[in-house]
Amino acid sequence: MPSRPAISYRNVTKSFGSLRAVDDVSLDIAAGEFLAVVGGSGSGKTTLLRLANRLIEADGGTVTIEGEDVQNIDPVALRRRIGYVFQSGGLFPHLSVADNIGITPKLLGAPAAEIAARVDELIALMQLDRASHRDRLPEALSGGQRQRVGVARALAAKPRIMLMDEPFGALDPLTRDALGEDFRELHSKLGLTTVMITHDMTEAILLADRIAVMRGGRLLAQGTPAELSASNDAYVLELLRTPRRQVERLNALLPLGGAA
Ligand SMILES: Nc1ncnc2c1ncn2[C@@H]1O[C@H](COP(=O)(O)OP(=O)(O)OP(=O)(O)O)[C@@H](O)[C@H]1O
Repeated sequence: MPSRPAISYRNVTKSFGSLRAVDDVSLDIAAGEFLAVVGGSGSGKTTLLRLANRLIEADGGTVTIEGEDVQNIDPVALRRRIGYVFQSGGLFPHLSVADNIGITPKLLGAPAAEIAARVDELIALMQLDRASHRDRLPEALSGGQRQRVGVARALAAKPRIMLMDEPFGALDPLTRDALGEDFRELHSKLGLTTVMITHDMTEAILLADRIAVMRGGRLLAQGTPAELSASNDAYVLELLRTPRRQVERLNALLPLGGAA
């Protein structure tokens, strides 16, 4: 028997007024899987993600986490089980790096020495520099460093599931590549289940096991990149063609044997 999904959406719907932000979506995310959710602005990606940790409540359908209906889990307890990384990092500006990372264990009542040890462990895991970063405020960090702190904070309560809303979207391409690869490694090492929203199909193909494509609140397609390329949906095919088209344009513009 296949193991139960880490996250399961069954005919899930969410409207804001007359707008159906998520429209009858059914989707399973297997334990240990890395799923990328792609789609245009306003297609319902963030709403879909936040239905899983009850930052948004569904109007219809069921969302389950490790077999449990989220409606039966206290929202605060649920959010401890699920790490959440915001696009902007979402760090508390008045707290140091260490205090940002340690906030959840602190709220859970962990002893100070245990929190300090966990913070140091996460600083090392996210390849931040303990001596120079630990006591800094977020404003004194680069965008990439802030996102590393955001990931560390989301991991502090040792969640098995990570939800990431365009975590690397605002970064320069080199930092973005490095952070994406580092996180993919961490995902495997820690045995996480990850759902990551991205606008970038290249990032989705390079990092994820499977890709879900949203449009107008509907789940248009889901599958591995190879499975998606067999789709008969014109929008899905267009999204998949974009990375290759970019490579072809780059190949035409950059001389062979050059920096590429
Ligand atoms: N709290 C809200 N109140 C009213 N409308 C909302 C609310 N949250 C989202 N929406 C609308 O629901 C639709 C889906 O929004 P959502 O943020 O899920 O899309 P998205 O695919 O994540 O977009 P983006 O890529 O721009 O972040 C949009 O039309 C948005 O304006």
